Amino acid sequence: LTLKPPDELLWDGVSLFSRGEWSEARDKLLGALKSLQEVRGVWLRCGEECGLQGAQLEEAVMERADCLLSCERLQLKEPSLYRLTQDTEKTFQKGAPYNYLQVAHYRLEELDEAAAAAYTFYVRNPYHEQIQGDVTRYRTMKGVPEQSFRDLEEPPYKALFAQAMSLLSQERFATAVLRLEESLSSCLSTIHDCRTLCEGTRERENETHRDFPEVIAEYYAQVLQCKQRCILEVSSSPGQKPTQPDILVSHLQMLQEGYAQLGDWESAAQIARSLLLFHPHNETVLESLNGYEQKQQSQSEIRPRENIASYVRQALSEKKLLYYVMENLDIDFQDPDLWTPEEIIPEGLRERIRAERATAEEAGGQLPYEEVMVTLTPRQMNGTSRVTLDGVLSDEECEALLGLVQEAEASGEALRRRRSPHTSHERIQGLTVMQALQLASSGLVDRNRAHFLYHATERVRVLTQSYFETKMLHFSYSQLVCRSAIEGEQEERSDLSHPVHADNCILDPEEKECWREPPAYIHRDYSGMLYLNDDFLGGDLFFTELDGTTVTAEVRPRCGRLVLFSSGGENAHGVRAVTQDRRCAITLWFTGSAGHAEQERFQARTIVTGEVSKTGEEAESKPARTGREASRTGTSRNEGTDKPSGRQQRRRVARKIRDEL
Ligand SMILES: O=C(O)CCC(=O)C(=O)O
Ligand SMILES: [Fe+3]
Repeated sequence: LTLKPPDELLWDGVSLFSRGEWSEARDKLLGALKSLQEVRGVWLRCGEECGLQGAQLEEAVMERADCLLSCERLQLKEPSLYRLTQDTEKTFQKGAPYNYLQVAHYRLEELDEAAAAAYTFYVRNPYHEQIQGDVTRYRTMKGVPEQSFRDLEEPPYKALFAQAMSLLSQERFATAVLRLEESLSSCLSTIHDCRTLCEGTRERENETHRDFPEVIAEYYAQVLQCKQRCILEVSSSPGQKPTQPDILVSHLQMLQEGYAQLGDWESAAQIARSLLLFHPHNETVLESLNGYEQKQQSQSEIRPRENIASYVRQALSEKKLLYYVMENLDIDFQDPDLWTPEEIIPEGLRERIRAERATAEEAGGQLPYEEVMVTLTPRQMNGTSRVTLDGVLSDEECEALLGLVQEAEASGEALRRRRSPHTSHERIQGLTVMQALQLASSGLVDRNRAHFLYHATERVRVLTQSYFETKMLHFSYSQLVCRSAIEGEQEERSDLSHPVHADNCILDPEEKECWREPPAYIHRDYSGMLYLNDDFLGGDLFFTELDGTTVTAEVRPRCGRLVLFSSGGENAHGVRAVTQDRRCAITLWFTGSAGHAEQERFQARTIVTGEVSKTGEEAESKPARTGREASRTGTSRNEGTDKPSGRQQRRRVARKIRDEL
């Protein structure tokens, strides 16, 4: 290999970048990515050559290490130079080089490459503010076509799978099946590579002070965990919770459907049998299989695909071992699969794991803020795309925003109380982020409070995006709104503070339809209501069916509570009359369409965050450690503490692992 090590190239690139030497920086950064790819190739080839099979004894493990070393030496001369620290590896994994690259390309007026690099970084860092701004800017630039927004590190099966899905929907079954087979084998080979890379010797540094069986036990536990996680790596979009934890199962389901449509009963039966390896009791599959077997000609018994069967066998034996380790050592194992049969989980752990799975399923997308919790799930709210979160604002933050309302009101201009357009019994007043910022710049309201209003709305955008696992969302409109009861005009009130409506279509209760046409704001995709207080009477938010009267859910506002929902007719809603005091909330609407992004938001952004960062400095800001990352390094649940019999226990477990491998 003639290339320099990836980390060296990366740091050279970064330092050239900081001096504004764009074209040299670009070349080094591209070199770093290329170098990494080639080094990975070497690791893979050597991993294959020095397979772990038969490594049941300490000697064999040593032998393998020797084999790896001499194999790598042959191709890299000094393999240790090419080894990456965990930090550097993470830097590459998070796509950091692409953030520098996109700026360099941009400066060199290579817009297509710039947008692609920016998008690649964005996909891995969807909560990174600077890149969101940059991607949005590229999107609104003339001369950057949609195709420029591609993920440069996307594994090949993703595109194949997408093509196959679209072919299926066009009922072009023969081509769809071909594409699916390609996609499946490409997917399996990505998994295979990922697993091979898990076996490298790289994780073993700094472990030499431990005695040998311990090292082996923990080393294997780590390797196995790493291998188990490969399914997640191929199933998920980087930077996001996997939306499809069973990519293999999805492939098989589609294939079964495709073969059945083609009347290829034998293949359909074979796929059905393969599916049953994951879900042995699935009634639908069992029924279909029955049908296929009756129709097909050949007399021989139909067996599942060997490559799938061997994947499942392997996965199961690894899981068994990992659960055993989890029970006996303080090593946590987070099983990525939902199909794992309970039988292989040690009884002592079942209850806990069942509970964990249930919460994981209910909680929806991963939320990027630790304080925020789902308090009403979509199911509890009797809907699909609606959810209630608490803890989005602290009490002090609500106070600050209510204080802002007070100040703005006192300043005269902006926050005049008008009669509500919805009811004659209430007044309504509204303040946009931009208005708040302008008042702050004239010294009429507290600057920090005005800036905080911006950040609070940004928080909601991020939450909406991650809860619904959507692509990037843009602000369509947002405003802090207070509704107050007019004193002395509340007797015998029977109307609502806000009549039942939907946010992106015109509700037609008679027809039980919602017409998505102007003057409705048809481009709005998600709505968010972030509440600031609860010291008022009435004012609950409620959801109804399309008839506008059957109430399906009701939510009491309070500080820091956020109700998120998709903006269509599936979420018709209204607000009960506010009969005493004042109810304040930030109302927000988001759109997935960059073209409908609110221009005012860009201005506000510039005021609050300064110009869009052009230096990529934030590229390395560390994201919060997620559960998944924590488990990635195999961190033990209580590091440092050893059970009294810890050492012996470890030895025993080590022996067991060795014997079973
Ligand atoms: O304030 C609320 O709870 C809901 C307001 C609303 O639905 C709207 O403004 O469209
Ligand atoms: Fe609404």
